[in-house]
Amino acid sequence: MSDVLLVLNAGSSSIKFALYEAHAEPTAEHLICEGGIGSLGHRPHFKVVNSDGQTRHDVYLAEGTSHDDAMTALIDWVETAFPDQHLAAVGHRVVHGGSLFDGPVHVTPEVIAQLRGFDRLAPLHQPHNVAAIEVLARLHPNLAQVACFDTAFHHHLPELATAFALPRCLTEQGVRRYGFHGLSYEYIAGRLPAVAGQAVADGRVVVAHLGAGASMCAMQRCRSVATTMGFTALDGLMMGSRCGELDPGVVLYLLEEKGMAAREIEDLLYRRSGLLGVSGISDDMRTLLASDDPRACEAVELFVYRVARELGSLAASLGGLDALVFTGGIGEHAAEIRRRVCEQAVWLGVALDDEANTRLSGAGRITQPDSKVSAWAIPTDEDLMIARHVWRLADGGR
Ligand SMILES: Nc1ncnc2c1ncn2[C@@H]1O[C@H](COP(=O)(O)OP(=O)(O)O)[C@@H](O)[C@H]1O
Ligand SMILES: CC(=O)OP(=O)(O)O
Ligand SMILES: [Mg+2]
Repeated sequence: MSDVLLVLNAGSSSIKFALYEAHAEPTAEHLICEGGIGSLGHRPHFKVVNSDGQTRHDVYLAEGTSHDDAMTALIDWVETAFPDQHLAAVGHRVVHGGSLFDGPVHVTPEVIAQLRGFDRLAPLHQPHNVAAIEVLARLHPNLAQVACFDTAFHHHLPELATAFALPRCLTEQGVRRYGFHGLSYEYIAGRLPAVAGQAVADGRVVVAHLGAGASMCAMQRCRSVATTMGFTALDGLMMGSRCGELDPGVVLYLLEEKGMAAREIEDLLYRRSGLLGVSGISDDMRTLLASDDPRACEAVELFVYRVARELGSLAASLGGLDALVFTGGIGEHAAEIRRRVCEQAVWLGVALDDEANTRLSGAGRITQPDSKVSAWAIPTDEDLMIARHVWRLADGGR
């Protein structure tokens, strides 16, 4: 019987997963299948595809299926579909680890209690990440669980890059910048030498993770030195439905002058702003790029403007720029967004190769050979990063 590892990324309306062989440190070739249960709360759709893209399982679960029952269905499916394999461990994506965790940890009741303390700091993610851990602990108490954090890659940020200009006592209580999407940045840092060469990996690089959530990270020798997300995953870039950077005076105005409650403001800033709020059409970049509605065009323009401005800020934090990397659903697939960001970065020395950018699929360079600053697109793989962490933690413990 051989071991397999399950990677879980549990959200409010979906549980995404990937299953890896675990006889060696996982690589992309060790992926067995991936998928998830989507539309939880409506008519849950359980779909699994093999690593070659072939559909392996495609069923609808009963309307009203709870998160607990969905998790049971997922684990039961893994055990039934792979009777000769032993589920050795589960690795979870956990968005917020505060300053408590600088790397992955085995889940214990104490860790669960600590993670619950961050629920309000990542309301779209944390409660669902932790609920999945709790359900598995209840249903399969002997199954090893590992928590892997979005914040860990930024754990050693220079203190200056984490500080808000607030009274010291608040900083000491942990009100500071943490940064997120760290599993994605860590994966990209690991790919940089192979894709862009060792000289780039050793240099000053800004990585733009542009997905449903979006952030950017300035790296020096593949370590995070500055990032756009902050105390929560609300700061920085404009996102699908999140506002990104905002004058805190707006929040006070909404509280005092508009009489909004804290939870209403939370809903506004996390779920009704960003591309969705500005366009009034969709939180999905594909939909907006395909639309000729002026509100869709304005939303896209603001998205690009915010990325370009943060790029300048992060380049300043690095004292210059050697390379720019795009990743995440938008960064990997939207050549138009990459083109527009690069056009606004000409002043930094980015000379786009329009044809290479349009043609690119997968990982590669999108700037001209003599561009002072090179730009790249590299598909991210947070699941693989988690599988590796779980394997390393287990292997180290052997
Ligand atoms: N071909 C494409 N062109 C433009 N945008 C795309 C394309 N494919 C995916 N996207 C965008 O990527 C975003 C989702 O990114 P993704 O990284 O998959 O999100 P998540 O954070 O949920 O993992 C959506 O806005 C989607 O429209
Ligand atoms: C931290 C975060 O914003 O994650 P996602 O992009 O998956 O929403
Ligand atoms: Mg993502």
